[in-house]
Amino acid sequence: MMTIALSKGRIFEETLPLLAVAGIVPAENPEQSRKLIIGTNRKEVRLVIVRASDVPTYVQYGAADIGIAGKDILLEHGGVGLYQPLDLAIAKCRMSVAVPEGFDYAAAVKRGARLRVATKYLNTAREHFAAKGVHVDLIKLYGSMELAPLVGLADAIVDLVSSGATLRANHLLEVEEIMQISSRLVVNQAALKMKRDRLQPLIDAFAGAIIGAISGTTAP
Ligand SMILES: Nc1ncnc2c1ncn2[C@@H]1O[C@H](COP(=O)(O)OP(=O)(O)OP(=O)(O)O)[C@@H](O)[C@H]1O
Ligand SMILES: O=P(O)(O)OC[C@H]1O[C@H](OP(=O)(O)OP(=O)(O)O)[C@H](O)[C@@H]1O
Repeated sequence: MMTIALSKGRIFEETLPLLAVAGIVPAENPEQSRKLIIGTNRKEVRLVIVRASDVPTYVQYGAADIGIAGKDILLEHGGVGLYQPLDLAIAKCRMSVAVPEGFDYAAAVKRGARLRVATKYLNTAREHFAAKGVHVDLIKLYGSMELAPLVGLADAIVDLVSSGATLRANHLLEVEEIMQISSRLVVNQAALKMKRDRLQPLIDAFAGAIIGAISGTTAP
């Protein structure tokens, strides 16, 4: 049996074309099913549906052989026990610092102010501000970071931005890009040794799908 850990939503949707290139078609869509283990057209391949933040943990401990997780999530997890052979170039966005309109972030940094920053991404935020020499108190949140500055919980946030629509809707401005984000294939290091005959063809098919996508010959 080969077990693939995926989160529902954008990762699942954007992984479907890659799975198709590998000849794998899920039996159900997790959006329409409450099932957490989903079979596929190949009896030896199954999907487990977990929170995006939990994908690296399932793969690290071998509960899944392989999974797909955002760079944002992998940096927080630390990558222990994971082999990361491929950047899949899906679920692309960026991680940025944002502040309320009217807050002069550059001036606050220049005068050495201590900033309260709300984020789900403590490790990445800590490293970013340490490298810039900005003093911060980090406040851990699990979602809807955009709310924090609006109600006085924080001066700034570190969050993911794609179209910028969420920031605009909440009168926030992106003031600093920390890094570009995309999702990666993660493989349990022990499973790669024990099940290489089954895992390598899947890794190769995903790699081919990315090259095909870049050259315009294959989905996605
Ligand atoms: N607006 C976006 N556009 C493109 N990619 C995104 C966007 N937001 C998040 N991502 C990427 O997709 C991944 C999965 O996002 P998703 O919203 O499904 O999970 P989440 O809600 O962030 O995580 P969890 O459910 O564990 O709290 C993120 O880890 C990130 O890499
Ligand atoms: O720049 P935009 O295109 O508006 O995208 C940015 C939003 O996308 C993500 O949230 P998501 O839609 O995944 O919601 P959730 O993670 O809070 O469930 C992220 O946390 C931002 O809030």
